[in-house]
Amino acid sequence: MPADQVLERIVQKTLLSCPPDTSILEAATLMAETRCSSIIILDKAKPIGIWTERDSLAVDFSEPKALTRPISSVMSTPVKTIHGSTTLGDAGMRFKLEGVRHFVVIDDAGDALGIVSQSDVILRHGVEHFLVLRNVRSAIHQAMIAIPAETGLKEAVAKLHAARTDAAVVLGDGIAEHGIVTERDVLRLIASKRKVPLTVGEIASRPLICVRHDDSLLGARNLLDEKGIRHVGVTDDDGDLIALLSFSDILSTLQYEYVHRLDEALRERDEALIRSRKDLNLARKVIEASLDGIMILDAANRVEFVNPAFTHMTGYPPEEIIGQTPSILKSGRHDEAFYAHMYQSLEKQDYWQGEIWNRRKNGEIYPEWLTINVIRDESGDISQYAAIFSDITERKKTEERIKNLAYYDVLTGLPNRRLFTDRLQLAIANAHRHQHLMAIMFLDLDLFKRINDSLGHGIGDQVLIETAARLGHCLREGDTVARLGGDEFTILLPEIDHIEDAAKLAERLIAHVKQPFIIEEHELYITTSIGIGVYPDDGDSVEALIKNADTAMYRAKDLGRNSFQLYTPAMNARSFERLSMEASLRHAVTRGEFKLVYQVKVDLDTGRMSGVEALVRWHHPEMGLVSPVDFIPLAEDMGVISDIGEWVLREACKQCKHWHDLGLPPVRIAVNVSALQFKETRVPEVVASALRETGLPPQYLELELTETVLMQRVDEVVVVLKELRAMGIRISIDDFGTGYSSLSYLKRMPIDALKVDRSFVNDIFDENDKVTEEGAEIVSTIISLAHNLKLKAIAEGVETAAQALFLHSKGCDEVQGFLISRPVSGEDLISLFDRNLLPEAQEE
Ligand SMILES: Nc1nc2c(ncn2[C@@H]2O[C@H](COP(=O)(O)O[C@H]3[C@@H](O)[C@H](n4cnc5c(=O)[nH]c(N)nc54)O[C@@H]3COP(=O)(O)O)[C@@H](O)[C@H]2O)c(=O)[nH]1
Repeated sequence: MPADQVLERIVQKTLLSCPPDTSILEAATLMAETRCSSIIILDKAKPIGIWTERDSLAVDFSEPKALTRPISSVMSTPVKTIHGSTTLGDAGMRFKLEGVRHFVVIDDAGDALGIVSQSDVILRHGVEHFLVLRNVRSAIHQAMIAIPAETGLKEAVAKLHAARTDAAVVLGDGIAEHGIVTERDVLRLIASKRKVPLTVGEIASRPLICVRHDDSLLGARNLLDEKGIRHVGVTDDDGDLIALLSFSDILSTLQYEYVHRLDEALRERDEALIRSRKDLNLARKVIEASLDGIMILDAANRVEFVNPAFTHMTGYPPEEIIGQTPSILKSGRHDEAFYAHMYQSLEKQDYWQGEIWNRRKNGEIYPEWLTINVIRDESGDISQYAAIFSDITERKKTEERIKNLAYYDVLTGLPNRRLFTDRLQLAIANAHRHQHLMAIMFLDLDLFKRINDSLGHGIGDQVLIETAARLGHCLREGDTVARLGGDEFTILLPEIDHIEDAAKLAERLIAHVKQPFIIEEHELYITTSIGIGVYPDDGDSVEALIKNADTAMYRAKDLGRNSFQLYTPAMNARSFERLSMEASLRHAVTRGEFKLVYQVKVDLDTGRMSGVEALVRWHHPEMGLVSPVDFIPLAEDMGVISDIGEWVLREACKQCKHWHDLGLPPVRIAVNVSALQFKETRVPEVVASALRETGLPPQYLELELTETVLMQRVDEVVVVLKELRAMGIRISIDDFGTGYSSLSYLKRMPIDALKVDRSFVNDIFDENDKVTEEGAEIVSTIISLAHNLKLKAIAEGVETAAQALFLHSKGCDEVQGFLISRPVSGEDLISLFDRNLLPEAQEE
């Protein structure tokens, strides 16, 4: 029978009871008639005492009035009670802990339901397997009381009482003559009201039923059951009576085992209790220390418990939230459907997890990651909800930052390529659906590299930031400006009515970018080239539109920069041209497709040739003559500029040496060196080898460098230039004024001349041949600057006599330009030696 069975199921419902004023005789009679070993004394249905067969031994038979005394005077009190819902397991423990053999079983009202004895409980614990393993001898713990049959009854009962035993052997002449007297016999005697016999032999039961000492206890118990008796004699191997075995002895043996097991169970229970207390303690500490907010709700959705983290996050202390519903935390950000879905999930899966916006006590709305678990009782009904949440404000911010990094350009804050293409994709779909035009623009800052190289990336970055802002100011809401990288920007116009709208915007953008940039102490003039692609004519996919706008932008650059171009299919042919040009350029040196032309420089004081500049030309077998403006940047991009530069240097030295060898007046030859070439190679070594190979004395070689060369790795450049100067090579700075070199750098550089860029020379006069204030000022300043630095000033791109005159008046030392001569072959140049080349002089 399981230990969780309750007492109500096994209780002896026929509770033998009597009121307190019942006489001992009446009580004994009741017990004898009903074969009950005890009687409960009830007062108004409440048990107040108990009287048992054992108590009957204390009755003084010699006292005539003994049996008429009220039972309440001899009963044992108080009566131990136990509730009917107590399990057999728990009842067993109570017997052990309280040291009694009977409990009155009561109901909720305290009324007696019946009585339960320890043996009732023990015997229901499945004892057969135990009894079969024990023999009768093992259950005997008490010496046998043997009383001769002729012993007086009063004396015999006193013996039983004194020995605290419930039975004794009444000795006969032989074993077959032995009998037994028990406390039940005494009770019956009291109940029979007959005259008290003189000797014990008169009430003894005979014969004494016996078992052998080595029989099993199970056999003995079955015999007791079968005969309806409570005692048997025990004989030894010789058949001699050696002891009395009572049902109580068997019970005691069982009890010993049972109690032993009970002790174990109690110990285990105590250990489990300690463990669970520890676990509880630990759980409490974990909950208290948890950084996650914890809120327990009852089945009616009222807050029962919150931990400190909850208070920390929401601002509500326990006393303000307990008893409330969690709706106090609602942010108002979620609609009814959201909560309906949450409750549905809790109902179906006992669980909900997700992101939710809640409101703190101070009104602030914040995001949480919330997990709710439903807790159900044994019958499956919802008893509580456990909500655990963490504040994910920081996580959201990080996600936002990551999103920004993924979709926005860090420097300018503009959308990046990814976001731009996403938006373009959408815009194309939209334009397709609604059948309207849309356009994209590809913008590239002109000569931006120069700013980076000469003024550094810090200034370059600020230019980009300012450019981004200017572009943004020109756009309408809904348009997107993005930075693809470097100095490349794109603009998306998701809906336009006419292509001209895009063209007008391009003009506005160009005008805005053209405004001077004031960055730190620098006043910078920057222009932009723009290519425009329109959907659907110029492409119906992201790739096609970007590619074609890019092509149009390159066309704008080719055509002089600072302008825009609408894409035309012919431009793609040009891109193709560029690709095939790249392929040819790789082989141009080895195939001998380059040649040099020479342009003279003239001394303004004497009118005579002061030097010659070598200029490279590429004779492409199919394309014809290709300008260096087209292929030098390409060669730089392709990484072949150093090869071309070396060839030019050798060829120029060879030509110059040739003129010398012809006996012409010795002339100095100037060779252009690209900034990239200067970076990639050890120029002094290349120069030394060219001079060595050709035999040209170093003083007849001049290198023309751009300002960009001066601005990169200044200290290294100074060393290299000094090396070249030490070799006797002359150094001049080409296109001076277009870069951003500073005076302090110039002073450190070992250079000989500044070449005024032809754009400044061109700006000296306006279209009406009037001197422009600004143009004249710039040229005069550069000439003065050169002279202040003890350098020669050379003006390039001189096309008119007026320009030459002006330059002479400002002290310019030399001029170069179509006025004197276009670049010519080495052979044709011979005619220009040793004569005055200035036009006025010619006229004279
Ligand atoms: N790294 C190298 N760069 C080179 C080399 N050869 C030339 N170049 C550079 O290419 C640019 C274009 O040169 P080019 O087409 O040869 O033009 C030169 C002249 O023809 C032109 N010029 C000369 N006088 C006038 C004039 O009166 N008007 C006018 N519109 N143009 C004129 O100027 C160019 C020479 O310029 P510069 O070198 O700045 O003195 C050019 O930047 C060349 O430097 C090479 O071998 N390597």
